[in-house]
Amino acid sequence: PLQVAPTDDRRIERISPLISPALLRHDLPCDPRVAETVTRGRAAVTDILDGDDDRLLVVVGPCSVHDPDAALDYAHRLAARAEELSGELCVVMRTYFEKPRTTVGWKGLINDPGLDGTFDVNRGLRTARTLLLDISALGLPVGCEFLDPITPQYIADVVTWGSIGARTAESQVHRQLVSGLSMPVGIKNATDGDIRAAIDGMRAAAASHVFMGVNADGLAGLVTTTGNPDTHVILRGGATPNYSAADVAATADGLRAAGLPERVVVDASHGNSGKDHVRQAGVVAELAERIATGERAVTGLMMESFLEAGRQELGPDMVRGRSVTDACMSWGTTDELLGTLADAVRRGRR
Ligand SMILES: C[C@@H](OP(=O)(O)O)C(=O)O
Ligand SMILES: [Mn+2]
Repeated sequence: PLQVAPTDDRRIERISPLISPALLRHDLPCDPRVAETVTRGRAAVTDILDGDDDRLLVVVGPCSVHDPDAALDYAHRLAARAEELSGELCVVMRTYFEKPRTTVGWKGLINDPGLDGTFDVNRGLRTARTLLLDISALGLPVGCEFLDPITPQYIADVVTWGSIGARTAESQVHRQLVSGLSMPVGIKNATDGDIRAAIDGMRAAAASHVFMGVNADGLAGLVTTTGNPDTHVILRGGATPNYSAADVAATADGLRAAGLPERVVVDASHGNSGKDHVRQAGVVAELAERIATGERAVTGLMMESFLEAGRQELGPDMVRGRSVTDACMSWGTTDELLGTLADAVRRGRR
């Protein structure tokens, strides 16, 4: 005879208590100083994307945050440099807490803050929000990739610029999410280099959507969004790089054909440099030269950068300030390239 057992939760081991967004935000509020940084940063990014501000958007920082102290150390250096170059560059620090893995691996500081498979997400959320508040309090805007659809409820009020990664650019869940986010959002092209995913993503995200989510108390809720027009493409390469002047022009053509603003941010890392931090510096230098000689479609750059160059595996004897995911340029190299980019903006203005 057929054994009829319960049909639900056949592969759920357990569901554990999780802090609610309201409680975390009550414990770690967004104070006026932080709110001012976020508001000013979001307006600046939107003005740059709309062509009302001729500065260059530069989203720069580690591929992932695994050590909040080292990330804050980096933020102090970047905040000072960003202030010096604020006439030419609008700098946003990459503070990525959620890592999309091609298969399996460490998924970021929110999912596993102990870097040890203990998955203390309550601690991860608290650590991530604390770091976002501390960096923003320096006057330095922050940017995150959004991956898990309920993460924004915990941190988005402190985020100036968001991104949707190459692996989720085609996901309806993520396009719906963007349509309700309060900040400008960049959408990466697909991992094979297809820019259609990003352009269609912008169009989907610009529309109003109704979908199931969770409210501030963590209860299921029906979310209705207004649509987010503050989006842009991020060219991050694919099987081959896609940052050439021809690629940028083709992307601008695709945007224009879709009735979208022709604004492109180039990610100098990932598929555009083969995740090689030395090649990444070369990509940035080439883009700076093109910006200096009048290429207008490139309104921003993304660079993966940390204190120490390269990458390392997670483990007991890690070097402080070195990425545990994609290879990053060192702070020294980044500091120089920020100066090069500011010079390029000045030259492009003449
Ligand atoms: C996740 C990665 O981006 P992509 O989605 O382009 O691989 C990154 O920005 O670190
Ligand atoms: Mn990366």
